[in-house]
Amino acid sequence: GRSKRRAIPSPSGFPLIGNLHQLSLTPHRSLCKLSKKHGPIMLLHLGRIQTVVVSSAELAHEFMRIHDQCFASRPRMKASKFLLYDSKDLAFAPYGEYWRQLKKLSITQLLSAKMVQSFARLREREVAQLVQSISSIASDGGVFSLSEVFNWFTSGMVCKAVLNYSISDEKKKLLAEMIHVNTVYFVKAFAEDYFPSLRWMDVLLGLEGKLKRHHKKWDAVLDAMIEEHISSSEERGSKGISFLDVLLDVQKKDFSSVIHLTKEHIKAILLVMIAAGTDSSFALLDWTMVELVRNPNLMRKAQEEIREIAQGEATVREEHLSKMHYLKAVIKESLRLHPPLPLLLPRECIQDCQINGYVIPKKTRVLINVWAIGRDPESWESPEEFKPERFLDCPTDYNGNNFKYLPFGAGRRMCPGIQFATHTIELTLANLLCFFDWKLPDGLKIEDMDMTECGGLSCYRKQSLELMPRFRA
Ligand code: HEM
Repeated sequence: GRSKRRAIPSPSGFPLIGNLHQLSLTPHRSLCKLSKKHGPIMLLHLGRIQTVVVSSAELAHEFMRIHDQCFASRPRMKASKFLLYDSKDLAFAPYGEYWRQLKKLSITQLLSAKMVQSFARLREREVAQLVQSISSIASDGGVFSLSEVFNWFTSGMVCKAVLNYSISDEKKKLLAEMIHVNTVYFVKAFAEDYFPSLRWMDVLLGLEGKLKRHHKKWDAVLDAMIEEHISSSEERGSKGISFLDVLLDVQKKDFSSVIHLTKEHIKAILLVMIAAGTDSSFALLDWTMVELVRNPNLMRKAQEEIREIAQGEATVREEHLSKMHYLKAVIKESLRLHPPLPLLLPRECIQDCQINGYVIPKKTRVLINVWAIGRDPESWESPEEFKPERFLDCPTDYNGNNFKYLPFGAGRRMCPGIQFATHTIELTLANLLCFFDWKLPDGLKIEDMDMTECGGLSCYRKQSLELMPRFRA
């Protein structure tokens, strides 16, 4: 039948810059507030870019299930042009054959359940090392920044899986730092992104120069990584083929393979795999420990479960995890309140599309506010409270089928790293909670913990988490 067309509600903005000024450093919060007033679908005029913001489970279902194919592309942004070799990576590549083949390759060679299973011993070794280094801090009675440790630990873990050997601690720290800078560039408003004729402003303000210098730094690190990999391949022999080996192999066989990879492709793919694997996992580990420190009863409950299951063991191993239902509920609750990518990654509409009578024109940018959806009182009881119990005996999962809970997104562009991430995070937290008791430094109280978030594509807590571990034999 003929459905009536409606105009999408839109907060009134200033002319020219439109609604750009209404975004803050924590856009998920300002957009959530705007949606309370204008409704679960809003149209913002960000310069020349029409952006639709979705803030309800029902509409997320329309965009990412019913009409998923229409919204399976990504916008071309200045940051992806400069940092990702013009979007040659998996996360920012436009929807199409290259993206499809690269995704298939990444899943079969790195991220599938089977591959993730094959990294079990590697994960256990990395986590055991982490426990050991925290033990030596604990025996000195010291305070340390767990956030800092989480940051390089996660970059080390993903590099180990991608390269099949460990990188030095300095390199882990350097990568973690550079990844953090990336996420800021991806939300920083470059004038050119919004007004193509205003590139001179980026140049004048020095933003473009900074972006270029950051790219040069990455480029050198990636070149060195590939160089080192090739030169050490002989001594590594054929045992333990890594994801990077597979990429280099595809590069060599360009005629027979379905995708054609140049060195730039490989660098873009590496960069994003390492960054995606580091950044959100770090944020999730950090937020989860923060919530547990703020809720000592829940921390104790999680520790009791873990310690009972791993009783008498020198480390918690992968096979123990399936029984740790409370720990899993804690992680799920942490993902609900603090989704590491609160607006997912931006989507772009591939062709004109009609949803609930609203016409969404081709090229419209779409942001799904999963942060707001996870705190929607329509879907969640006392949504602001950290209550892992809500996930016990409850089928709600993060597999992209429950649209009130989407920390990994849904549909074609959903995160392909879920297995990788959840195995790493569960094993790490299980070990840290099993072997240590965690206290705030003397004189600090829970009320002193500052929950302010800091901006970027991904959302961290601004304050670093400083704790005093006590080894528990
Ligand atoms: C707690 C950890 C993680 C969270 C919360 C997370 C979340 C997300 C989200 C929300 C997206 C965007 C989905 C969308 O647009 O609908 C995404 C994309 C992606 N993630 Fe993750 N992720 C995590 C860990 C990982 C890990 C460990 C890897 C790889 C080692 C990874 C690789 C990717 C890639 C490659 C994409 C782009 C997919 C595409 O555009 O086709 N992620 N992730």
